[in-house]
Amino acid sequence: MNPVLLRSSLRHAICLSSPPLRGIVDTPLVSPPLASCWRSHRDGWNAGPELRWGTTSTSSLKGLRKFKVFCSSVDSRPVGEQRDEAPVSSSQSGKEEQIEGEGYGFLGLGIMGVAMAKNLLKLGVPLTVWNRSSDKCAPLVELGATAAKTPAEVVSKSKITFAMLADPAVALTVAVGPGGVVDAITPGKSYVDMSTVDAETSVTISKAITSKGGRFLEGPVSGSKKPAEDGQLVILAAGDESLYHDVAAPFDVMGKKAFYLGEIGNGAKMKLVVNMVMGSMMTAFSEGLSLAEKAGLKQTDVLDVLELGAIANPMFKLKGPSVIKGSFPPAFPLKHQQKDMRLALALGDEVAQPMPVAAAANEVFKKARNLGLGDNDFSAVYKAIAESS
Ligand SMILES: NC(=O)C1=CN([C@@H]2O[C@H](COP(=O)(O)OP(=O)(O)OC[C@H]3O[C@@H](n4cnc5c(N)ncnc54)[C@H](OP(=O)(O)O)[C@@H]3O)[C@@H](O)[C@H]2O)C=CC1
Ligand SMILES: O=CCCC(=O)O
Repeated sequence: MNPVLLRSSLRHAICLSSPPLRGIVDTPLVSPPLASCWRSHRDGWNAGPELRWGTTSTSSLKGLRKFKVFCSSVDSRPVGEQRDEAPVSSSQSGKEEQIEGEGYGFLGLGIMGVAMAKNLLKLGVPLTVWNRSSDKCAPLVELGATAAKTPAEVVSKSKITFAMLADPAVALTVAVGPGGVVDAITPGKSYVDMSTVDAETSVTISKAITSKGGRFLEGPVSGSKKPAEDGQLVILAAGDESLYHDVAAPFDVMGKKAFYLGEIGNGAKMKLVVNMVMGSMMTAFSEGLSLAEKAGLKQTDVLDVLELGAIANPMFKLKGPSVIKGSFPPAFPLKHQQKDMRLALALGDEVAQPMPVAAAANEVFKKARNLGLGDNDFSAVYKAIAESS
């Protein structure tokens, strides 16, 4: 049986089985429809008040994602009305040609975008991509995507277009500039911007998209290059709730968890809060490592001690050894971390929240940028601290 059909049948069997199906279902990692079914039930998306969950869990096991399914009720709506439907692909429809305007699109193939777009291809849905530097489209084209010349061309070929762009100015240009997303938006088309921007930018883009009858969702992410490659991002979505439901399958292949945070701007704000904490932590961590060295301690001992205490965390564990080695290959470019500190501080201004720690950390990131470290990993802020006289 065609694997797509098999997955689809399995999903429908689980979603629609009555009496409810109880047990454990193993499904390949690239089985988004089932994943979506699982998630829609986990989150209660399709649930009437009668939907109740027992335990749910996921874990990786020999390349399989294991879903424990304890449905005590099921979505009884016709499949076509469920919210996890992906656009129709030629392979799913049995037609040889891509149905114009029915695929996914992706704009911005930087460190994050290329990994996220590769994961989208796992859905078996046609994918059209665009990047300012067109050479970055090549790895995706090799995997079956089509390259477009403008963001508008991507949107015209796609039902839902995703974006992962550098900053607010770029996100705005790509959305509303000439040849941009809005030029090709018509009713029925949707745009999901996953870039880290401020709430105001998101609201502006949302208004431009919706004024042409399209739907808009913001979906900035927590997690860096490796989680993006592994489809383990945390997605902070806000905006059009029906679109949030419609992108269940893409979010499942790109992320490990999606939050729906309500009105447009809330995703951007959440992301800035999280990255403000992260930037302040990285600065404090760097000061600690530098202080230790200057005080005659071994930096590796500092890592070992931190790892066993109350402030142990994945970031210190991951970045610590490379900081000590003086190696800063970019996973999260320092220029983007400084942009996020700047945007978080602006949010603080707006709501009159004093942020002395973040403000001090931002000064250090600015210094690091002035030292030419902007394209290094954000952990290179260590150099700005260690080399201070
Ligand atoms: N890296 C990370 O760990 C994470 C990053 N983010 C956020 O995701 C977004 C992308 O980050 P990341 O992939 O790391 O960054 P990169 O710098 O690797 O990629 C930036 C992307 O924006 C494009 N771009 C830059 N300037 C322009 C422009 N003037 N016009 C059109 N396109 C432009 C780049 O195109 P080109 O290739 O032509 O330069 C590239 O596609 C940022 O908002 C970042 O804050 C969020 C979570 C984690
Ligand atoms: O915006 C970048 C976040 C990086 C991370 O969450 O590890």
